[in-house]
Amino acid sequence: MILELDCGNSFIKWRVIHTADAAITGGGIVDSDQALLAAVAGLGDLPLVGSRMVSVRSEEETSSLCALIKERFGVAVSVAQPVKEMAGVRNGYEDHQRLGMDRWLGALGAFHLARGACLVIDLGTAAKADFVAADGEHLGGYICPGMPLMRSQLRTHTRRIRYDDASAERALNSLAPGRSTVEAVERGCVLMLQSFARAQIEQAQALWGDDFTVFLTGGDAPLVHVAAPQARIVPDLVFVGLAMACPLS
Ligand SMILES: Nc1ncnc2c1ncn2[C@@H]1O[C@H](COP(=O)(O)OP(=O)(O)OP(=O)(O)O)[C@@H](O)[C@H]1O
Ligand SMILES: CC(C)(CO)[C@@H](O)C(=O)NCCC(=O)O
Ligand SMILES: [K+]
Repeated sequence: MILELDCGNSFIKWRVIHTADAAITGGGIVDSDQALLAAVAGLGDLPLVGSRMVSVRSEEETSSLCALIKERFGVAVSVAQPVKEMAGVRNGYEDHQRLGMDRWLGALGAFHLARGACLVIDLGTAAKADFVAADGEHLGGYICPGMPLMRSQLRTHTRRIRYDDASAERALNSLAPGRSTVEAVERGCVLMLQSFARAQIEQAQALWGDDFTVFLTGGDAPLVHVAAPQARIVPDLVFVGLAMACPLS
């Protein structure tokens, strides 16, 4: 079995897959290294043969988590590294090492699944979009604040915007103009995300006509699906790219 880890800015997504057929045995989302160790240990004694990781965290945080995993589960962790080209995709950044590894792996995974031009919209702590042309050229992309960052900026920099998580969730049962602070903020931020997605799709249409595939991923993908009904929601897109970048066998 293989332990797979996607270390984002706010959360660690993890899963355990069978080595032979990649069938998923367990997985989840946690908010700290310790919670990760506890969650994986909760699956019992696993015959792990290896582990692979993508991280957008600092070198120090990443290597300290690798050391914890080695110590606790006895497997070395293969960490995906930036490259200029892989699996037919060419990194479009001037300095390929600067492109976030979650974006790069999402682009690899998408191009592999689409076998043609594709647009990846990943809605996490940050919202990002990446364009890969039919010949595998990564054209670059966009980075904006995602839902958690938009919300927390409003809460932090205003005095009268305050509400709890439960009412935030309730506020999203509709996108009609808000009649309370929580509705106004939550719905406003969702509309921002949807407009971001629509703008990316318009741009892809200008480049490629109708000949491209849209992928939606990241924790807040479901919030924008109505704005991109043609999109494929692939929650584990980064893991698809991770398996390509770090084959373990
Ligand atoms: N089970 C869940 N646990 C945590 N967040 C969730 C969950 N389901 C949906 N979300 C939403 O997903 C968002 C976080 O997305 P994601 O996990 O993709 O972020 P991240 O990987 O930490 O960020 P980034 O990819 O920008 O580094 C939050 O806004 C949260 O509302
Ligand atoms: C944009 C984030 C924070 C999204 O997780 C990540 O991809 C990252 O740290 N990227 C480095 C900067 C860049 O991609 O240009
Ligand atoms: K991520």
